[in-house]
Amino acid sequence: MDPQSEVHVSENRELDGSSEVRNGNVSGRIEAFNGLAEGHNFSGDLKSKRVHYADLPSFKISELTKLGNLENASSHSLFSAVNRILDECIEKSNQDIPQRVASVLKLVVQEIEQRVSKQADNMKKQSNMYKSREDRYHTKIRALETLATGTTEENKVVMNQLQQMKIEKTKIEEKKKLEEQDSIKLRKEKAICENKVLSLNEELNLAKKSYKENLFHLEAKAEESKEKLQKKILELESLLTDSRKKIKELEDFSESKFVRWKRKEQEYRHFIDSQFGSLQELRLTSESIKQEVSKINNTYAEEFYHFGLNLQGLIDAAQNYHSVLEENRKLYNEVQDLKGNIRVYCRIRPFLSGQNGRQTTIQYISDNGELVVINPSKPGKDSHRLFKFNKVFGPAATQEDVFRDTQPLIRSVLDGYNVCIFAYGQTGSGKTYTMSGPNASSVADWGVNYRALNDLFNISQNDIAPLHMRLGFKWLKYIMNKCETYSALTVLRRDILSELLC
Ligand SMILES: Nc1ncnc2c1ncn2[C@@H]1O[C@H](COP(=O)(O)OP(=O)(O)OP(=O)(O)O)[C@@H](O)[C@H]1O
Repeated sequence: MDPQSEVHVSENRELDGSSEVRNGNVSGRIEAFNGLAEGHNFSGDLKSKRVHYADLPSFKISELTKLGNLENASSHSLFSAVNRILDECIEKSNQDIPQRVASVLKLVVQEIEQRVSKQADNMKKQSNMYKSREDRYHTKIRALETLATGTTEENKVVMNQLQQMKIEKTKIEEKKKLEEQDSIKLRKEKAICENKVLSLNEELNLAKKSYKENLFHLEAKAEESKEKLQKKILELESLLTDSRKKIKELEDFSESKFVRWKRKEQEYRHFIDSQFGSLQELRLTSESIKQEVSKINNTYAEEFYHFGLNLQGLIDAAQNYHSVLEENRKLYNEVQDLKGNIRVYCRIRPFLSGQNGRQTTIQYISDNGELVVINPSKPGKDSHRLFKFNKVFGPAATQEDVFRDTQPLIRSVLDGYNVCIFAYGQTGSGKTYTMSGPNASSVADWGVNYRALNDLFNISQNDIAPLHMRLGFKWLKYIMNKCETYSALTVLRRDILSELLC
């Protein structure tokens, strides 16, 4: 095999189906294209292959130089022609390349360039084609992959279905077993039922027999009763005729009664009408009475309202009164405190009936409680002595005067204070006279004790009549004993007094 045919074979393998493939031209094209594609210098290639292509005869070169033959020449022959021309120029040692050779070289180079460019275009097209084919193959591969995945999923689904089918099959088999057991049971029950049916049929036959016998007896009885009923019907018919006669009589009687009732009804109607008229009158009068009552009620309500207002005023006044009274009491006790809790009074007894000729030692009694006493037996200043009291009662002072001054202290018992009044003095100076009085039965002669208790009870009872007039003197005495009143001493204890006063 020559080198050209070898190149031809390899060309056919690489460019499958290419329209550019021609016998005898392929090797030169490919080499030229390869040289361009790999970026080698074209002139360098020519030098390296000069020996190889220097086998073209000179007459062939002249043929090639004719226009139109370059296109039909192979690349190999073109390269050898160029080499030949160059070798001839070197052999002739002629530095200047003739015009004819230069034009031939130019044409050869142009042709080679055109071929190379065509080759490049073809290669581009083929590479595009390959790319498109590659893309198609890729898409096909993907489709196949998806198909493969789809088939695996389907396989899984089918396997699952198969599993379920197997499970269902086992279930159905179990059911079948159960049904077979049931059918065996049912067969047994059927046999039992058939036995029962047979026994029931026997019973039914017996019952039929007894029923027939009973029916026969009943028919006989029915005939008997029929005869009896016919007899009874005859009796009832006779009774019916009798009753019809009676009804007629009753109808006559009721008609006469109806007439009488009608008359009475008319009379009652007249009576009811008259009663209704009087009822109407009564209603009218009751209406007027109601109106009057409502008027009276209204006036009563108004009066009651005013009364309530007045009462409220009175309640307010009473409350105010009590508050004022309370305030007064407080003030009163404060005044008593200011005056002093211990008070000393002096009372001068007048001469008794048997002491008329005697000389008094009292020289002066002032209103502010000063008392001057003379003692003529003592000389100088010692003959006059000044005494000071809360108050000095002269010989003319009455029981009432003495009590009036002690009364405020006594009244403070009612506000919770303990009070003690006592008389001090020599025998016969008048202590009993002042505290109790010469005669208890005489109100004017009452001493401080009686007067104090009487005053306290009067206040506590809040009554106009004095206590001794209501309770009597004996009762007053009893109270006085309870209150520890002595001839010259009165102890007014608030606990005892509060008990007694209640
Ligand atoms: N103010 C007076 N006015 C008139 N008579 C009085 C007065 N005070 C005392 N008498 C009379 O003086 C007398 C002596 O009085 P009284 O008995 O009261 O004294 P007394 O202090 O109680 O004596 P004694 O300590 O002995 O009991 C009595 O007869 C009494 O009536």
